[in-house]
Amino acid sequence: MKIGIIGCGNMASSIAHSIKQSIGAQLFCYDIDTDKANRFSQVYGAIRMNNEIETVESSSIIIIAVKPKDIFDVLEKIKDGISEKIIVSIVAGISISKIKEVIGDKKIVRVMPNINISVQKGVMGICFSEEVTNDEKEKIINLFKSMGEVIVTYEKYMDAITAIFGSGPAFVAHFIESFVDAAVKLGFPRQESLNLILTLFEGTVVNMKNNMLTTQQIKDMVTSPGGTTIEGLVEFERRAVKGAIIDGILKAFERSKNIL
Ligand SMILES: NC(=O)C1=CN([C@@H]2O[C@H](COP(=O)(O)OP(=O)(O)OC[C@H]3O[C@@H](n4cnc5c(N)ncnc54)[C@H](OP(=O)(O)O)[C@@H]3O)[C@@H](O)[C@H]2O)C=CC1
Ligand SMILES: O=C(O)[C@@H]1CCC=N1
Repeated sequence: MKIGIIGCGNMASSIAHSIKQSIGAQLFCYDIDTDKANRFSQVYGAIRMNNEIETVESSSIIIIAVKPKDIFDVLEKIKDGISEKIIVSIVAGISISKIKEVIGDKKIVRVMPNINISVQKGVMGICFSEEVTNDEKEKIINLFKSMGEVIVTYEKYMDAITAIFGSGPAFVAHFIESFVDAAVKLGFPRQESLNLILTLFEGTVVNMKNNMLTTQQIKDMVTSPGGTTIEGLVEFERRAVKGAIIDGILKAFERSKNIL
């Protein structure tokens, strides 16, 4: 499989890392910043191309991993070389119909991954334009399945997937940071606290998954009547922490709907 990547930033690196670990496809890459493209090429064994169109010509699947403001520029440059190739956009908030406005009725896949694909623990939404055949869909789904869990979905759900799973790692990191700050406030060193708190999060997740526990069951098991945990939970409720988190995710959802 020959995969071209246009834009060699954070997400492209996560994707390339995952592909290298799992299916080992031949990668071709291009970034407007030559130093970045060179580094990417060295780290992931990708062949560096001189421009967007060369990248398209060398590949059968082309992943566009530039910021939303840059995608239309890229599409303009590649539109004449696409033919039957598959264009995969991971760009937040840009619909298949917007992409078609520039390149026409081509084979287009929209994927919303998250950075956890670099450790094969991503959760990603995928939807297809009607030009993509069933065999091609299967190929793309298998490619992304090597990076984590795939939700094959309708495009109308992509903004929600962006807000929950695309942005999710940053939100989770924010919660972890709150625990670390609390530990530092209570006199523990930051780095040691971070490592232990990561085990706290991981342990809770593994416990819930392995024992099929709901959030309520975990809370019931931990919260002794009149004990310490209820004091913390009551304070979280008083400060509407859950409402603030939900509102934060809804803000991300609104932004995904109106990114440009
Ligand atoms: N980061 C994340 O967790 C996620 C991001 N996404 C989406 O992925 C896309 C990429 O995000 P991310 O990797 O974080 O962004 P980055 O800014 O890290 O990477 C984008 C790269 O593309 C380069 N670029 C800009 N224009 C062109 C061009 N015409 N041709 C080639 N390269 C170009 C940029 O260069 P320069 O910086 O010089 O402009 C930059 O190096 C975004 O659209 C985002 O919505 C989706 C899911 C999760
Ligand atoms: O913040 C962003 O816009 C991108 C999309 C999802 C995660 N990062």
